[in-house]
Amino acid sequence: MTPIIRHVLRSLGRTGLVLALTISAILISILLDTLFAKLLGLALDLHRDVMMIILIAGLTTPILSWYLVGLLLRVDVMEREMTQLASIDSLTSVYNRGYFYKKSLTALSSKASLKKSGVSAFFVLDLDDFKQINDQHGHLCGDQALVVFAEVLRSIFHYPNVVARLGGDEFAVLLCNATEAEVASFAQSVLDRVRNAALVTEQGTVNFTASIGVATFQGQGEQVFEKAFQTADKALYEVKRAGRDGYKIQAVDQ
Ligand SMILES: Nc1nc2c(ncn2[C@@H]2O[C@H](COP(=O)(O)OP(=O)(O)OP(=O)(O)O)[C@@H](O)[C@H]2O)c(=O)[nH]1
Repeated sequence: MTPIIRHVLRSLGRTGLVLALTISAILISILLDTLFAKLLGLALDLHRDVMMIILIAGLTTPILSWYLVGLLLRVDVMEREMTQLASIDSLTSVYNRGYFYKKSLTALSSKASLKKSGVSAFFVLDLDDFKQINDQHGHLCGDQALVVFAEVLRSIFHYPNVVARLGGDEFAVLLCNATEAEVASFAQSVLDRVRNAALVTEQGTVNFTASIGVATFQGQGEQVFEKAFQTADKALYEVKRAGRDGYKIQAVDQ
């Protein structure tokens, strides 16, 4: 479905669109009737013709368009569901890896992002000893930890920042137009919120922590983005090596 049709459909709704189509059909019919009468040199009985047109177009258009608009609405819902399935991680409801790249590249090249003077920051976030949570408390508890982690990220990073699950217990965030101090404060907030988020299990509560690697950079494009990913990954590795439950911010060597 084209974006224009989708926009009209969503803004007018079924009743509005049927009404608009019926009025348009009546007006167009009157216009054509007048035009043909003039072209063919026929005497125009406007009153009778208009009554006829209102009767025919006014009856047939709503019935036909009600059905057609209904079909279009169903297609619109299906398209929305398909887009969601293709872009959202089903467990945590944040973006999936593929959509994250696409969305991030768009966010970086947006006018608002290019105009401002701050830096962009690529966060790679990973739960600590997640395998142990799975092994000791079961995979359902592990899943719960992933959902809670995603909720923490979503509550800290709002639109237009992009939050995604890259796979397993690894998540990523693209933060646009932030100061260095804000980047550090966001990272610290994530660590604090995760540390305080206890999972409730039959054996009691389970606490967990996360490690974060952050790459700060300026500019846009796939190459810059790829470099930022590598830098953040390296920083994450260093945090893990240093004992976990921390963050490291590294500027991308540009
Ligand atoms: N419950 C659950 N576990 C998953 C899922 N996807 C991957 N895993 C598990 O996540 C674990 C990932 O562990 P790793 O990241 O390699 O290691 P870790 O134990 O977190 O250790 P560090 O990252 O070094 O702190 C593996 O045991 C996977 O089986 C999932 O969707 N649900």
